[in-house]
Amino acid sequence: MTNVQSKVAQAASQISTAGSTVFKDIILTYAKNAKHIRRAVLAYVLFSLSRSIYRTTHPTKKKGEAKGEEQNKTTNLTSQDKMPKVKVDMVFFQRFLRLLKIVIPGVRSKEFWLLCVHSCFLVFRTVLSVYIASLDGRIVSALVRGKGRDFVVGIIWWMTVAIPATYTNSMLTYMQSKLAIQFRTRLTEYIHNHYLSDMTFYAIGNLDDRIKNADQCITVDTTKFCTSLSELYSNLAKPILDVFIYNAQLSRNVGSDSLFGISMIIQLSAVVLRKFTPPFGKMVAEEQRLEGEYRFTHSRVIENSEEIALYGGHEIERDTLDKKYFALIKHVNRIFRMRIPHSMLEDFIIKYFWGACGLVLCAGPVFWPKQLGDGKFTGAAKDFLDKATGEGNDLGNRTEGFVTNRRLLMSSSDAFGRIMYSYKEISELAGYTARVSELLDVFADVKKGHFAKQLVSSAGTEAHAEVLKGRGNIVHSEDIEFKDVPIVSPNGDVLVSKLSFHVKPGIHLLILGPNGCGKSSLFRILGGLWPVYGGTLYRPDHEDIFYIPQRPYLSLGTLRDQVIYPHTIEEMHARNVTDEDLVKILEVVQLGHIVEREGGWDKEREWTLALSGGDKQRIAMARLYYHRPRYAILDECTSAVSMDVERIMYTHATELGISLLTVSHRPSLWKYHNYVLQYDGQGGYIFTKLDAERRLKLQEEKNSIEARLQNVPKLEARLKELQALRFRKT
Ligand SMILES: Nc1ncnc2c1ncn2[C@@H]1O[C@H](COP(=O)(O)OP(=O)(O)OP(=O)(O)O)[C@@H](O)[C@H]1O
Repeated sequence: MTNVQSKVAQAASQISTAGSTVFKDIILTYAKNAKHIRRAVLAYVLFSLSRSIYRTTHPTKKKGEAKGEEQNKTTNLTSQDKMPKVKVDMVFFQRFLRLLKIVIPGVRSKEFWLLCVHSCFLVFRTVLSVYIASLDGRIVSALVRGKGRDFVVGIIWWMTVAIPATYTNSMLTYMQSKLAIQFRTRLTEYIHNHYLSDMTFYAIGNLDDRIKNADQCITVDTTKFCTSLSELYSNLAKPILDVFIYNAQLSRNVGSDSLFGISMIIQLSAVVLRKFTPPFGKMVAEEQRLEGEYRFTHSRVIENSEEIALYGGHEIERDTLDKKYFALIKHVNRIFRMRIPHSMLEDFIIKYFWGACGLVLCAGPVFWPKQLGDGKFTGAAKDFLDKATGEGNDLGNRTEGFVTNRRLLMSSSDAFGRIMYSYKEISELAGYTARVSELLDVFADVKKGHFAKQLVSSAGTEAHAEVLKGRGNIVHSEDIEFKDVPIVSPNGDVLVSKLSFHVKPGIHLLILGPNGCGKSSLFRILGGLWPVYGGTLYRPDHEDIFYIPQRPYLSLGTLRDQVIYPHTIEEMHARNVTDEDLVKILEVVQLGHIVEREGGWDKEREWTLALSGGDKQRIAMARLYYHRPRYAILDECTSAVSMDVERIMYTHATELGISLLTVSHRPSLWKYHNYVLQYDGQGGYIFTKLDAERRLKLQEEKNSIEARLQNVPKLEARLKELQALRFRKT
């Protein structure tokens, strides 16, 4: 066995990790045969490189860390405040693969072909680089030799090569951006499909605590993930390819011993870098979370600008914004500060230390040909040695050899450098991967009805815990019926343990009770927003129930869109409804003039700001008349209109045959209903027929007695005064 053979065999025998045995076998097999020694060295270099990158990005656990992780698993993941585990480990690879399948759905997909074209450009650029290295050598050699013709030919070639080289570089940048946008489109489509189905968008914000700013995740984190992924591909694929090609070239030029030396140096540097690498992945995920919170605070100010302005709350809002902003900036500054020493170390090792090593490597055969045993060099290595030492050649040859190999060495060390730098990008990608994957996990969970939310204290009682464990049935029916259905808030608060009532066409139900007793919650359960924890809920299709809240929702779009929401104009035409019909509907709610006032049906505006509170409620009622559902849920939806308009709104709705389920504290509405569901606020309720007239009379009598009773203490006090006066001496 030669010296090099035994060195490689010795190094390979030290490979002991379970997953590396395949590598070990390959290297040992090659090392046994002197003919394949170069392959053995290359295999070892590759193995060392991949192991270095893996170790750098996957630091070994410190004492006690593993125990801490185990404990984390047992605690409930209830909030994003607890940072998700972000490391480049198996979890990352699993998550990454899942996202990769979404952004590259198959070999027939556009993304796959873009990736192939991109890879072709990468290979082409590396081939060009090798060619340019040798051309460089030839030009300098011609210059040193004083051969003008060779020099001119060299320059012409140089300029010719520049055309495909610059085109390749531009195309690489273009392909990278194109890939990023293509990945983003795929991922966004996937997320939108899941987010806007099965009311996931509602459940994420209201029933589950894990994702605080879904908008930030969907808009910013997905973009960053896709950009980072496409950049990483370019930044990793090219240097890996370069390492293959340059090393093959170098091993021929400088011999296997020297290459073995390089691998040792890389190993050592990787160990040092690993020791001083901060957890960038975790930091990036935290930065995104803080960014999301800051953005969300700004959206709140915009959303509630009127209320804040009227309260004069700008100072306190500014304080909140400042707090969120400085929390973010403090974190970002910390990352910047940590990057200074780390980048210094990285630059020192990768650019300067490796550069110096490369030059020493180049100089080896020149200064110590005998010690390095030039006898064993053959073929290209011998050529290089001859050129380098000048044996049998002139200065021109020596210069050509040096320039070519120096360029190759520089490119090779640059490629190694970029691979080493990319671990930082990988750990940043891990941060984005964690954020996007968590969003998808929560989507999947809430679709299955699994929610993670901080529960209120009352959920601790045994009876309540029992209620929370159960799940009820939902049965399709023409009528609405609750049979022993508990009313439970997302916090786990059981507001009513078993609610039963029945509404069919012709019944108009009034729902009464103190604040917070669960009146609106009933509709959330009926609408499928909150889970049914027990009993049986009979309900018709979604289209048969129409909901009008106190603050009606106005969409982005035309005036027409506001009246027909959530229908489109095509659906409106399919129903044979014209703009004239819509005007008639608006006239019922005394809003016919609005079409002209706002500039026609097709006018687009920010309707939330353009319309008054009463206008909005009237538009919402017009919407109800357009849709003509079987049932309408009216949740304090006439609080901003006059009694006259309210009367018209209610009578028209009943004339259209719509059954009304109303929540209102206004006694003026009682007369439009024939049943009442009254909560007592203590978990009890009654469901009975409503004789509105009698109830109103009783209410009036009660009010007058209460008014008279208010005077009783005053009268009693006066009586006492009078009695005292009677016994006083005059
Ligand atoms: N999205 C939510 N997440 C957690 N708890 C909620 C949510 N929505 C409502 N709750 C809680 O559920 C309870 C019942 O709320 P609900 O809106 O049904 O009250 P209400 O009877 O309609 O009151 P009001 O007359 O004031 O409108 C309240 O304690 C409220 O805090």
